[in-house]
Amino acid sequence: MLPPITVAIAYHSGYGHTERQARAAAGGARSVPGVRAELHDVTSLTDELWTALDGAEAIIFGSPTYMGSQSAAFQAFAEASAKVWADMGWRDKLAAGFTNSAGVNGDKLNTLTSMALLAAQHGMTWVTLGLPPGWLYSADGSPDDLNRLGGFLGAMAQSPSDAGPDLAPSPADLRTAEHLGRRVARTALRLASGRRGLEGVAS
Ligand SMILES: Cc1cc2nc3c(=O)[nH]c(=O)nc-3n(C[C@H](O)[C@H](O)[C@H](O)COP(=O)(O)O)c2cc1C
Repeated sequence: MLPPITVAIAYHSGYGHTERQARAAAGGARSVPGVRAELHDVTSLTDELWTALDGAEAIIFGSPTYMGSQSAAFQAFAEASAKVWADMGWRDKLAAGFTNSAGVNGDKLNTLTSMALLAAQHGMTWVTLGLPPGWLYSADGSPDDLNRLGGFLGAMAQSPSDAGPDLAPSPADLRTAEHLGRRVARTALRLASGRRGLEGVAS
């Protein structure tokens, strides 16, 4: 039996909507036996944050889309991670991402692309969403479909600009984030088991 592995969710949320997505992703990760999920608000760049991320098997990045990209607070975290990058501290960890914004499109893809590039710079392995597009992709689609916003790189969510975080993102978008958390957790577990197996063969 493997000791539990950790999936960390490193996120920023200005007004609470992206935080709901983060909590959904954590719930998905936690639903996989043998996986712990940790939520880390990256607004505070503390030693505890870097230590926790260092100990995680996978890091899921989360940010609202502001002015077509990651929020300034998330970007500050990304830039501060250059210290970890200098030692390739996150190399071979898994990474994934989610974002939320007011527009149905809202240029969310640019935010996910920035997160994937951040992961690539760190030498991490990016986990995609792994779902077919829902809703408008087919004539009989529904706004309740999983992956209703049709992303591939990560989980997307939409929150009307005048709806509070108690009302948005929609249940479908939260289930999509939950799916991403579960998928990352399962992939991380497979990777950790394989590594332990190889260590057993080598010893
Ligand atoms: C400074 C700022 C810039 C924004 N830029 C965008 C944008 O480019 N595209 C979009 O669809 N929504 C944009 N929005 C709306 C937010 O993405 C939306 O309100 C989101 O739910 C906020 O998430 P949060 O509560 O986690 O901060 C912007 C909001 C702010 C405050």
